[in-house]
Amino acid sequence: MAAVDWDIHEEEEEGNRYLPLFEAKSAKGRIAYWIYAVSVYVAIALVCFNRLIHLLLQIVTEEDDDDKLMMRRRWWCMGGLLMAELWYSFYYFITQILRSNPIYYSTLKKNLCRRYEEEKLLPSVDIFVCTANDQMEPPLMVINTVLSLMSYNYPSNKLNVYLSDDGASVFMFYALLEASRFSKHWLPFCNQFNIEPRSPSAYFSSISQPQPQPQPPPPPHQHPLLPNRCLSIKQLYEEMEARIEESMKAGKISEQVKQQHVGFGEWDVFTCTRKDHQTILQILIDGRDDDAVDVEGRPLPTLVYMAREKRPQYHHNFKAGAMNALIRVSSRISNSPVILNVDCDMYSNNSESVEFPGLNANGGPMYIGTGCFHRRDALSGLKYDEKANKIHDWNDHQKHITDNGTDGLKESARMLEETSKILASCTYEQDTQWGKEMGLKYGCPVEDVITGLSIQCKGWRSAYYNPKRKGFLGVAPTTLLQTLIQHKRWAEGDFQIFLSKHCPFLLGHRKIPLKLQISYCNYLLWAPNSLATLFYILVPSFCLIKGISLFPQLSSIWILPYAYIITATYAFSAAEFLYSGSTARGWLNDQRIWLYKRVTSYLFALTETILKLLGFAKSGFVITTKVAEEDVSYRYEQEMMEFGAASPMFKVLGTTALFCLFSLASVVVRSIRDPQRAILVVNELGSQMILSSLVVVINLPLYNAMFFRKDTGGMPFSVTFQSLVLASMAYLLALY
Ligand SMILES: O=c1ccn([C@@H]2O[C@H](COP(=O)(O)OP(=O)(O)O[C@H]3O[C@H](CO)[C@@H](O)[C@H](O)[C@H]3O)[C@@H](O)[C@H]2O)c(=O)[nH]1
Ligand SMILES: [Mn+2]
Repeated sequence: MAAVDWDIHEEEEEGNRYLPLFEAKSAKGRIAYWIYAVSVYVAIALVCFNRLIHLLLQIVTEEDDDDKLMMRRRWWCMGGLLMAELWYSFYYFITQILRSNPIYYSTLKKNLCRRYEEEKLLPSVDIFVCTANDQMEPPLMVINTVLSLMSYNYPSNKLNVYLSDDGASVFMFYALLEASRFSKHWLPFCNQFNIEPRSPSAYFSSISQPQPQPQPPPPPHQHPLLPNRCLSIKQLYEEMEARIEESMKAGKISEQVKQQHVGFGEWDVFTCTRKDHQTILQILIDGRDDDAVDVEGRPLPTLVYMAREKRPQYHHNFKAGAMNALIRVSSRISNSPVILNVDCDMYSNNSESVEFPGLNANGGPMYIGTGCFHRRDALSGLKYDEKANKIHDWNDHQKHITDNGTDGLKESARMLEETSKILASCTYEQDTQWGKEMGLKYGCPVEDVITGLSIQCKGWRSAYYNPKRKGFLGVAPTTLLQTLIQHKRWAEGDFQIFLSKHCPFLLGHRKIPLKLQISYCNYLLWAPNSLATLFYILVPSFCLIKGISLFPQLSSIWILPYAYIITATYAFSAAEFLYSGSTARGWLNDQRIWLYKRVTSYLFALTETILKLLGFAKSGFVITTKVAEEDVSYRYEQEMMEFGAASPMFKVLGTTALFCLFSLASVVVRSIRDPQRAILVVNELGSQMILSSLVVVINLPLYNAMFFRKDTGGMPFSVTFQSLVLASMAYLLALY
């Protein structure tokens, strides 16, 4: 989330209509935080100052010939370290701007009820779920997300859920069809018993958690019918689950099932493959239809399946392309003024959070692609216009839809499908502003961030709302490699934005506050961070082998700022981590991943961005797997790192880790051999040895994975071997 620092006020007019819908509060303990931040800054300044003095002094002192080469090397290494230190102090400054004044929002639901006394005045919401691959994103997970969204505690006839399937998978379609039927039971169940969360699988696993006591009495507020109804609905769910899994296992949809819906016919077309197919658009539940009701006769939300047209000769622009097709198709079908966008793994965990569409809120958090509410106008690329946005009737938007039918007759769902399909075709966007000025932007691996920035530059504001009961829960990568690849995509996209004309300082100049422009850079500059970190790790190790000292002696007072920075920042981050409910081991792993990301993801992102700029590489989007093998999940639960893949990223990690180990070992061995000089060496090179030891400690699981682990999560032999060869070569090179 980016910093939010604008004034918050909302007019009170026309009695209840403009009562505020939310409150904003600044975080507590600001002063203590600032004391900490400034003290670290002073220490960083001292470090840089000390280094600068050293560099200058060395220029004026003459050395004899023997030492000359050594001293020259030392000077250059020190100069590099100074650059890295300056970079980090700059980056630290950006981070402090970002963290300068966190604001927490809370919603005032009572006012919402008063403002919209009549339900029919509430805005309707279009919910977009994106999926792209039925193997990495299992249909069952996707429909759980869909069901959780359909069962929001909001008038059902005001909800429209769209699933975009870039994988054009018949199994996904089948699962959604099953979900549409199951929702007739699930929605009334959620309503009657007011359960949370409303993703069936998350709910069932939450109630089947082993109870601490043998037979706990039911909570007093629990409905007496709940246990029975729960059993029967769980059975329904499990039957559905079995049917879906069976069909996936069989690899085809049975004839009997195919007869249940005309939509299956779309997959019978000869050329229908994942990358080459016509638009498939099926309205599975038509909210306008009086017969679309649940088992208790209440209306159901509209539910639509869409696989936009794909042809090999047209670039599909990944998720941004899918979102833009959804924006257009939904404008024809429901045209709600508010849009909620979630990834297919992000189920709604809080059925009330839909009541806060972040409408008039302010500030600057970024659009992060999932769990974000938008005004349709903002997402479509319109500028914010105060007059036009004093909304008095949210339902104005939809008037043209109801007027669509000829002679006031409602268009049938089939007709609507046919007329909307064209909006999702490959050619629709040709010679239009879609992907540029309209909708989500194309050509960037983080379409969300770049789109969000341009929305803010058009005068819209955003707010971050983090209720006690989390609004959405999703699947984070469970293996190290997936995390690294995901971060590479993000770092690459972010840095690409920084280097483009969408750089916040250019695009945002005079449009968004300077503070917000700077805050964006905290993310956009991830990639170049890699250079400073790599330098700081490799060069001191290299000099350790050579016996060149780069830091103040251990007995010098100048060592104190270094010691302070390390202890203060580590203590702060550990405290922050533990406070947010994680374990110490989790924190340690996080420090490791911090380093690994910088040495691999960011480095790869940096190189790829440069290659792309030079025209040697193209944008891609590697989807994150949302499923894990059983043993992988088990190791994840145990907080064990997962290596088990022959990735170039691991070779880089392995090589740097081994190189640091070799260099540390070499000084230790040298000191043991020559005990008389040992004290001298330790005083001279002590801080460097501490730095190397830190790196070695951080890398312990890596050595373990390379040489000791026997399970499939260990490092593949080929990676270990190549890293050994490379690190030894580097070591020998440093020696001579
Ligand atoms: O061609 C594609 C590729 C991806 N997706 C969907 O995009 C979403 C995000 O993909 P995922 O692999 O889960 O990536 P993450 O890194 O977890 O996603 C984050 O980062 C992305 C930008 O890099 C944003 O698009 C996402 O919304 C944001 O949650 C998923 O629902 C995918 O199904 C598509 O619809 N079409
Ligand atoms: Mn994801």
